[in-house]
Amino acid sequence: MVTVRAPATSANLGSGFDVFGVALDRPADVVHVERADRTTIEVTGVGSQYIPTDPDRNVVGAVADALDAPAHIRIDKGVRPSSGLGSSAASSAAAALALNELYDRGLSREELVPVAAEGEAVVSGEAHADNVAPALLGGFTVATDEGVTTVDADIPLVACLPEIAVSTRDARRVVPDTASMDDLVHTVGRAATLSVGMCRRDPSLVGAGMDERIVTPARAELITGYHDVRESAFEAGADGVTVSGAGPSILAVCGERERTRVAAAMVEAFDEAGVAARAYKTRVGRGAEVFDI
Ligand SMILES: Nc1ncnc2c1ncn2[C@@H]1O[C@H](COP(=O)(O)OP(=O)(O)OP(=O)(O)O)[C@@H](O)[C@H]1O
Ligand SMILES: N[C@@H](CCO)C(=O)O
Repeated sequence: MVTVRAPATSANLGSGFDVFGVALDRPADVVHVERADRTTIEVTGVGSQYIPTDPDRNVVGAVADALDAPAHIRIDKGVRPSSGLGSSAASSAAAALALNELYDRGLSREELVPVAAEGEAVVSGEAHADNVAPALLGGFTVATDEGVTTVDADIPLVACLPEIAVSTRDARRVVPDTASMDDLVHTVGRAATLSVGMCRRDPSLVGAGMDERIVTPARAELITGYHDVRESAFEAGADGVTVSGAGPSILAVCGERERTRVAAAMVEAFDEAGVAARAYKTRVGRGAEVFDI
């Protein structure tokens, strides 16, 4: 048996739609795999009642197919599904790494990124890699058609998860088909600022680089209380606030000392909007870990 822990992730970071991602140091999924003649799946943990065990509908089934590695796969969910915290990606990444070990396939973590992205295609219709890349490699990742670049960043974060569900498939439907040249220039400037901030481990540059005018405003409409939560986080000292992945989680970047205040302000603002929420005080973390063979 092989056991792998793969972390939650936050994709996009505002200005890096479908490209940027970060691994979070918590929460995480734990996946156990054992060789079998055909793939079977068992799911426990947070939100497991909403997750199919049919290998054609669970992301790990697609990963097992891609690696030609049938197994009994047990998923202990720590990352709630439809959270914007890369729940499906955590399972996909963990399964890819675990099955690669179990069947001795010899693929590198970089080579496992497109394999794990096959799982994402099952749930959102597209094999985007911006969650599975940080879940496998850790740190801040830039995923493009050419491959993945990583930065071992260390930045404090707050991920605030409201008790509403937004599916990635639905959130992709509201993404505009076109953008003005002004908005593209603005996005490139912010994305470049954010990347420099990650390299310098500077929360204020990362925060300034999260601002984005094309995708985020459309998705904010799907999250009850978004504007108030964002404003409250800034008042509490956040350097930047945006939708985490496809939502509904909201991600804030801040200094170490502001983290507790920012987390409390975000939960309170959701509460005032009539939505229960929890906040993870977290930071950019490591990628998936094999911890028991
Ligand atoms: N192993 C799995 N873990 C989580 N969700 C799964 C899994 N397999 C299938 N799903 C389905 O995928 C959907 C959740 O994925 P989705 O991409 O919408 O959310 P997310 O991964 O939390 O979000 P994001 O990618 O925006 O961070 C749910 O419909 C869920 O039933
Ligand atoms: N980049 C993806 C991440 C969510 O899976 C999106 O925003 O739709």
